[in-house]
Amino acid sequence: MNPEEQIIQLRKELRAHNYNYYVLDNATISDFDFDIKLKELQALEDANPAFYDPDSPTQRVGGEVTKNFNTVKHEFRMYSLDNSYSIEDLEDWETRIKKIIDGPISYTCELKYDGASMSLTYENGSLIKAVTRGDGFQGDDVTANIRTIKSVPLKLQGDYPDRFEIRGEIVLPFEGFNKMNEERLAAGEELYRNPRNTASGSLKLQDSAEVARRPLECLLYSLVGEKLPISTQIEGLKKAASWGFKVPDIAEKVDSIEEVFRFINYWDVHRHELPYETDGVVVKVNNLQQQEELGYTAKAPRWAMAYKFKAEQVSTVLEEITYQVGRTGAITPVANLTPVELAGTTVKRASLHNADQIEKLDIREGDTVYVEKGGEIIPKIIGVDLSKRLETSEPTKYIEKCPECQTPLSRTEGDAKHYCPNENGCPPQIIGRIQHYISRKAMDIEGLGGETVALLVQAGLITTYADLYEITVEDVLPLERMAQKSAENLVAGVAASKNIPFERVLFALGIRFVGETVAKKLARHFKSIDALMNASKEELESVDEIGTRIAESVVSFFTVDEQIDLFNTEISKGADHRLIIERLKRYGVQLEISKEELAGQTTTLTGSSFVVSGVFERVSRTELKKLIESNGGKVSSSISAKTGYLIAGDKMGPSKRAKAETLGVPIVSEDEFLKMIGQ
Ligand SMILES: NC(=O)c1ccc[n+]([C@@H]2O[C@H](COP(=O)([O-])OP(=O)(O)OC[C@H]3O[C@@H](n4cnc5c(N)ncnc54)[C@H](O)[C@@H]3O)[C@@H](O)[C@H]2O)c1
Ligand SMILES: [Zn+2]
Repeated sequence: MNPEEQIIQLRKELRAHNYNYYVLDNATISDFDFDIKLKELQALEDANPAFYDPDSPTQRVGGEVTKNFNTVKHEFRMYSLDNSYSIEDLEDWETRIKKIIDGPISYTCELKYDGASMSLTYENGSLIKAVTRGDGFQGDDVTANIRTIKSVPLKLQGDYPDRFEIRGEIVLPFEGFNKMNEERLAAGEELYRNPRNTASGSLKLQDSAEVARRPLECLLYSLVGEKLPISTQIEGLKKAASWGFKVPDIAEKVDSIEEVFRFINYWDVHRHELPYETDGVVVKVNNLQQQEELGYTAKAPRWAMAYKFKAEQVSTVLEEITYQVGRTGAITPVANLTPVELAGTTVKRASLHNADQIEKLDIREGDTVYVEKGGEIIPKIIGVDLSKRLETSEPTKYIEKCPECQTPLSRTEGDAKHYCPNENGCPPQIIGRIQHYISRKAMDIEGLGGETVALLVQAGLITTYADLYEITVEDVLPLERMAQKSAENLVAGVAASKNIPFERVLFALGIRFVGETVAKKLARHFKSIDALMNASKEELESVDEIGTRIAESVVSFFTVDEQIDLFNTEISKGADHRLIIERLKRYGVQLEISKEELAGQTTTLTGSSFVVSGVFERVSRTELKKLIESNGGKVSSSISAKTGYLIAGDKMGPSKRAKAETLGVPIVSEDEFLKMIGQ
């Protein structure tokens, strides 16, 4: 290929990657490889200036504007950052800027938060606009979505300028990300890949109520505007914090590039202790005057440089692809790898997600593959080392039959996954459903574990969770490793589950898309299983925050015939869930909200939000939170200007108190709170 062809080819390739990454939120190569290709293109373009093109990926910020939101032009352009991967790159950068700037240079070192860039505009202390970076010149107006993020102040405090923009990153902390995935796992849905994708995808949701449910955060890092009352970057960060923005206090001002290296080395190790994902360090010239002198290249400031931490990545052999059947019948292909050390753990398996993913990367058994562990919990395969592909290699043929019960698999349009439709005859589905039923967050049955459930099913003692209530000590004694005492515990544990409140029973039933939170909502609204079973799709949809997908799933769960149609097959007759419910009722399982709970439900606290902190005497923290919710209040985890009250217990952190005081949030004691709700 001649240079021109090479340039054209690389541009095409990089455009496709940009599209996958920014628009589809589904990258197919690692950031590292992407950056190498980009640098390669840059070098070719530099050497062949005749082929300059203002639309080249080297000249443009990669994001795009979508059609789903209003397009807004940025008053001040939103740039990207230049990347560096080594100390030498940073030294080169210093040399370059020292040629332009006379006199000493100080830097700020900040972490590079891995999320979605955002520009917020404030006028007279109020948030008026939130726009994504888009292509840097214009972005999507996502104000309604951003307003739901608790760490975005809607009203500022202190000596803020009349009008300014502030830029930051919308991130999804690991804790929230993992929780979302637990719920998806419980609801039998495909897991989110990593916090960055999920954060950026969340901003593009049409329903801001759904965005509100996601535990997003906004971390701010720079002020933009005319005549701002600051002269350095670090001052800007401090000011922004004082106006009420969430600015991580990790940023440091340093006076030499050596100190920058110290900062980098420290955080390369300690970043794993942070609550959110970071992918590097951003070094900025601290003095704004000097920044102005340095100016910008086609897509990034000259006064800043990102140092990217090495993504932890290794190559190993994919020995075999196996297929797992989940409790909803969803098939997950799994890569079984030659064990390899990665980011401090031994990796033996990686998820391959679905058939499309295997096809896209052309992953085959026997291939040498690259495995990466980023923010996600499950390591992923990011590519194949084609130079090591065996001559005997053949493309992967995705299975057509369930590996557990040989039923032909089905796949509904628009769903990436294959399913085994044999709901009532496929062992892992039967076992999985019962394991979900007894799990800690569902019926929390003590004395009964997942393995025992499998044994009980295999022994033919149970086929549905309702059968649990009929097993006796004598039934289970013959099982492997089952002593008298454990048999008694098992039966007692099952009996005790009859006291588990309705909302958790509803979650335990395993209705697709009905996770913990949704179950709670439905239980509160319908108050009994009978009301829920008889609700129409429209009635369900009218419930706050219940969408079509959930409504349809609930209706079909309780409709016997439709289940047959759902998978277009004769094999599944669909368990008669109504029959199972009748049995559960007979055994005494809670299928409506208890009288006490109904009685305790008031609207006294409707419209107020509470933060609970410290240790309490009369009631536990969990009980306190329950009391708040059953009286119509909301519980939130961090204090903002919107917080109604801070309930302070013993040993509350001084920073929480200080924050409440500066924001003017009333602080109440446990007793005072209990008085509020008349106890
Ligand atoms: N794998 C792929 O297919 C693919 C495709 C396109 C892009 N990418 C990756 O994305 C990168 C380009 O993405 P980008 O343009 O969003 O740039 P970037 O992620 O490399 O860095 C720029 C962004 O960093 C963010 N940022 C975080 N913390 C910051 C701080 N403290 N100060 C200033 N900014 C901060 C800002 O949002 C800024 O826009 C590439 O280098 C590549 O690694 C990968
Ligand atoms: Zn099956």
